[in-house]
Amino acid sequence: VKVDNTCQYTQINQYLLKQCIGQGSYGIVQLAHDTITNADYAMKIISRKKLLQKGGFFGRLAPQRNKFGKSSGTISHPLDRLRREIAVLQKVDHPNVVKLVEVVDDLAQDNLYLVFELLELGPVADVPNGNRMEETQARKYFCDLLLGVEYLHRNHIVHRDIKPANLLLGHDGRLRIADFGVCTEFCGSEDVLLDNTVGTPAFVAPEQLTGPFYGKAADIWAMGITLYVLIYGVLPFSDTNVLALYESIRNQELCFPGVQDSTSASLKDLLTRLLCKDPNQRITLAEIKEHPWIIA
Ligand SMILES: COc1ccc(C(=O)/C=C\Nc2cc(OC)c(C(=O)O)cc2Cl)cc1
Repeated sequence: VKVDNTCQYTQINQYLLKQCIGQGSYGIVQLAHDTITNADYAMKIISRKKLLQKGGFFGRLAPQRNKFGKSSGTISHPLDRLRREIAVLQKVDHPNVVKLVEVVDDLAQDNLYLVFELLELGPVADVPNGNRMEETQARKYFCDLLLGVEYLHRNHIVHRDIKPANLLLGHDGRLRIADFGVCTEFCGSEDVLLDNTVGTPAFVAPEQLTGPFYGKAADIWAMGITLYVLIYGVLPFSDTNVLALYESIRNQELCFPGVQDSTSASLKDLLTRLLCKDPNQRITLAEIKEHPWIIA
């Protein structure tokens, strides 16, 4: 630890850790300054101890009794999930996906450090902040998201936690998808049938609440919630009570706020198709790429 006259800084190898820039269930992300190259990075700090406590003995190692009474196939150990997350991060390479630069892992230590390229502007719209976004700006971000998700799905990865807080902006305004902490990598088949709900409640697709569901269509639903939030600044389905939230996701009709709603008919059409409650009727990535609002 280095102490200068103002405050204490931690140094990990050549990285001087500065202020916290991200916080979540995963742990924290700090600005990291490379004292050799003078470049800045985002360093995600993962505590193995916390990981074991959170999803460890009580949460994951016991046979998962999911809500359908069946035990879900793979009982994944939290450290296995972490290893898989890192393997996915090391494998992905696309302009619209975060880039992992280095993993600093001192096995003797509790902490594991993931060094990412810094995306200087941070999350695209951290929480529904009431700010509405112009359609042209939202289209730019949504197209970046679309290309990133298409790349992941083509590489047999479903993200499972798409939301504005996980969409980071570089200084060039390009959007990159982050946080593969709950993603699922599937092999061979065209899609993956899942039976456990992970991710963020307000972004969960209706079919996730009633039985086994396909990963790709659930990602597309979350893209719809995300686009709605970027445009309207509020969630389409929300409630402080999570059961009431799930009820509205399943049964409440999609509506567009405000009489002064100046959004285009094509955007409303795309949102309606993204947020179609029946996953078999929901728009696919290929169809999104051809939608009038996208090719406008
Ligand atoms: C205002 O300026 C800001 C600039 C950058 C940030 C920022 O980067 C935040 C989180 N970052 C990340 C989180 C991740 O997961 C949760 C992952 C991952 O695991 O994929 C990667 C990154 Cl980089 C915040 C504010």
